[in-house]
Amino acid sequence: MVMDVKKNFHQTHSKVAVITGANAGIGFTLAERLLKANHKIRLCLACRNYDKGQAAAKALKESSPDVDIWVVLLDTSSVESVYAASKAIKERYDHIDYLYLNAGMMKVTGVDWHYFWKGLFSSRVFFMFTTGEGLLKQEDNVTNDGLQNVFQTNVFGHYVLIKELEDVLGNLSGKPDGTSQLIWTSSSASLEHKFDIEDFQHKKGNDPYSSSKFAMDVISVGLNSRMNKFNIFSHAVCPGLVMTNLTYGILPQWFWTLSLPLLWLLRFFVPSMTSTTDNGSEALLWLSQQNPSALDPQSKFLSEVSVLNKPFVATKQMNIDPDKAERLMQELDRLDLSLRARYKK
Ligand SMILES: NC(=O)C1=CN([C@@H]2O[C@H](COP(=O)(O)OP(=O)(O)OC[C@H]3O[C@@H](n4cnc5c(N)ncnc54)[C@H](OP(=O)(O)O)[C@@H]3O)[C@@H](O)[C@H]2O)C=CC1
Ligand SMILES: CC(C)CCC[C@@H](C)[C@H]1CC[C@H]2C3=C(CC[C@]12C)[C@@]1(C)CCC(=O)[C@@H](C)[C@@H]1CC3
Repeated sequence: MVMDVKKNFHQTHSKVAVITGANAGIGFTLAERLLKANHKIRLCLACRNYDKGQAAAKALKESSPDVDIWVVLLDTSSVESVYAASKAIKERYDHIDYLYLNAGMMKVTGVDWHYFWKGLFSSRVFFMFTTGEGLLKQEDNVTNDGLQNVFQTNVFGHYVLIKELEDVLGNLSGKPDGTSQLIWTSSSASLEHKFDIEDFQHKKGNDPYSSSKFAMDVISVGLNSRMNKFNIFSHAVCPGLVMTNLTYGILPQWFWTLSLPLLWLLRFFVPSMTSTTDNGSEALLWLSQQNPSALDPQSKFLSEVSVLNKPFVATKQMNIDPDKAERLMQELDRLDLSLRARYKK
């Protein structure tokens, strides 16, 4: 009897997920949940601090000792680090199924409490709790590459990473039916009016975080136009307001803990009050279980939560002009080329 041993790529291949900023917060919980959903998945934790990455890998292995977890050093605020990490990733994997572009930061120097109290009793109260607009005083600095830190960390480092990993993505990996998903941890703080294509690094503005998150959404749409033909699909997610080191950098942990009952009450009106990393990672996990070619490239996926703390995924149309997206990507391509020339890459 002749057995048909010819199986397609999807039947034989263990899925590979690369997660940036995987040592803490939403990225770490996502790693835990991906493993729980598929114990055969191969995980790459791309972290800027090797010890923190190893500690995360150790914690993940405690519940699943036989899993394939690997830590790679990646600092998205340095292009040289992105080049080195991409090289190491390509040496280890010949195809990536899920590339989670999750690492992110914001530097908050204060909260505008006057604006908060005024907003609390106005019609913009729900918008204020969803986006945080106008409440946070932020600062930014310039990286060693000469770019705005928030822009480079949240957006450009990830853009360069995608370009560097192109030949292990989709059918560009040489697997005719290989598919890849690029999944951005964006935010409901992504606000179009905070973004200016003439100042895409946000050198002049006072809300680098919102600008960076909107740039992410624009790029995600642009990547779909450029890359869907190679079975590479990009989607953006809003995790909601989640208690992590990012929020503890805004107000101390004890304050958030005391505010939890209020945040839970707010869920009656604002389902983005996800609070926990489990709830916040819902849409990120959900996307990994979808057929990406069936998803609308203009949809944003929101982790939301019911009053009874049950997470669910909602969608929102972004209506981003693909020409505008292409224009931004061309700007980033130029910046990328100039840095490659500087580092002789
Ligand atoms: N928390 C929230 O309410 C929301 C968060 N988000 C987004 O979710 C994502 C994850 O954040 P969250 O889990 O909340 O916060 P955390 O601070 O817990 O996690 C952020 C992760 O990103 C890493 N990181 C920061 N800068 C860099 C860098 N230059 N290179 C590589 N890694 C870096 C951090 O590493 P290290 O531990 O070394 O600092 C950490 O692993 C971010 O993109 C954030 O903007 C979006 C909406 C709401
Ligand atoms: C709950 C307390 C009694 C009052 C807290 C007031 C503000 C500090 C928060 C209200 C809405 C929050 C918010 C964010 C930060 C903290 C607040 C401004 C984010 C901007 C954090 C990062 C994100 O990506 C957004 C989705 C958050 C939106 C809401």
